[in-house]
Amino acid sequence: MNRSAASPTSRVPRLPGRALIGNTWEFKRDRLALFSRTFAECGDLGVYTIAGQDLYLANSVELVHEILIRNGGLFEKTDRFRSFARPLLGDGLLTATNEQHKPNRRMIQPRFHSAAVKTSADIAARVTRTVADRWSDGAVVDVRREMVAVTLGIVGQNLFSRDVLGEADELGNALTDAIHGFDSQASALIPLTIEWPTPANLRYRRAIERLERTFYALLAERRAAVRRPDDWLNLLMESTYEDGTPIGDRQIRDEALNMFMPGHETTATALSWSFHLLAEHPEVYDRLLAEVDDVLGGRMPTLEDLPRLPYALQVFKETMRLYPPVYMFTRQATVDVEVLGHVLPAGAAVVFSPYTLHRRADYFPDPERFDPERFSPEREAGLPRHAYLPFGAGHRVCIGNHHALLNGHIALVTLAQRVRLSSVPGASPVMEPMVTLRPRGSLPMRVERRTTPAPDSPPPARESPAPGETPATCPYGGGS
Ligand code: HEM
Repeated sequence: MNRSAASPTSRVPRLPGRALIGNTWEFKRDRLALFSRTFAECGDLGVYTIAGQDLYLANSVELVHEILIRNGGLFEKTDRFRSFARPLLGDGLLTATNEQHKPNRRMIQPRFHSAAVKTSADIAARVTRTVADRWSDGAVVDVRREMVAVTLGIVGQNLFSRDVLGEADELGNALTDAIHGFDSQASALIPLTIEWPTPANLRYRRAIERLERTFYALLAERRAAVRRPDDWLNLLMESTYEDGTPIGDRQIRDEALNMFMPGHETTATALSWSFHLLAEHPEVYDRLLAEVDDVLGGRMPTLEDLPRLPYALQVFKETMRLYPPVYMFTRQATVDVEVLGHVLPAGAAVVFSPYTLHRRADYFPDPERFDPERFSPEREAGLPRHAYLPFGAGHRVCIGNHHALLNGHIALVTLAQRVRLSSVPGASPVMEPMVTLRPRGSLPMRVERRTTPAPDSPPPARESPAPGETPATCPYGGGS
């Protein structure tokens, strides 16, 4: 326990619930409303109960600091999260215990952050253009599905240098099946672990087996290749621990899937909501289009253009404030921990909800209003530290945060340059908080093609920087 025996502690306020089931039904019906009610009725730290388990909702910048940063080592990912995620994600960064996590993050992070950012920007622009060029003027497209195609295409190229969307791509097909299994496990209120022989579990197990066969075959192919592509898989294959031990095949598999899984669904969700919000706020949309036309004309965006497209990034960030793709994440106390005058008992599950935190009026005045000006450089600098939490915080902060901003920024401007999307009457999207905060079902939007941009030269072949040449740096900062 990290407190002195004499320190005063007070009881954590409890949200009223129903006899026996507590707040289970409310969570199932509308978990976002449950979080908001917990904050409204209990304050910064409140307890609700799901299926007999107490969950502590921590909803202040002070609690983010205390739990995720100052006492981060005393909290692990929850048993529940690890039990449904480990069959697919193994002991990769997302699922690892703190002890496993430390050497692995140290090994991967420095190489990952300096990974060819320029090439990533070119990939993002090229993949987005390919998807948008399939849309004809006047057509209605499912923006949610199309954004998944964009981000799957981007992560497939960054990680494996492959078109995982190609119908014949065995790896892409195996990944897609495994993702479905993962989604249904993650969304179950009371999950049955993968050992239970339910039809869904059997399908999930078969999908994982197929994925592993395909993945290890790809790894063997890579090892045998004379010249390997300079992608994230290669970066993982060349990783070594601080004592010089090379990374093992199983760890490569785990870390690659840990980049693939969160690497596309989240960004696709943020992009989908961005276009919904833009369509609902024509004045913001007009300003974005003016910026894009002014800076790019008909040219494809490059990494160097991004600092001159600040408003687009503000739109993307403000979208993730209102619709944070990871709307909740959890931790479990390993010992009794005192935080700000309360004791979180060993085993307690703590919930952080960026959705609820981002709606605190004292951090973001008039919080329901979509206002990209909140992220102008001056106003962003004035935000309380950790009030904006789309990527988490502390030693388990998202390792892909800069890539996510880069991909989102590039995809947004590439699409804005080519099309204007408008809402379809009667098709108002509803939030569906599953693994991510996605729009329920489809997100139909009408396409109006804009100018025909000048033909672009083909993107450069993937290559490492020449000896002595510094790789282009990420415009969103140097480290997490
Ligand atoms: C808009 C896009 C994204 C959002 C909102 C997002 C959000 C998050 C959040 C909130 C966490 C922390 C979870 C926790 O503390 O329990 C996380 C972790 C992680 N994310 Fe992302 N993510 C995004 C994109 C990406 C991308 C593109 C990658 C690809 C590399 C990625 C890879 C990871 C990994 C590996 C972790 C675990 C990090 C660790 O524990 O060391 N994410 N992400």
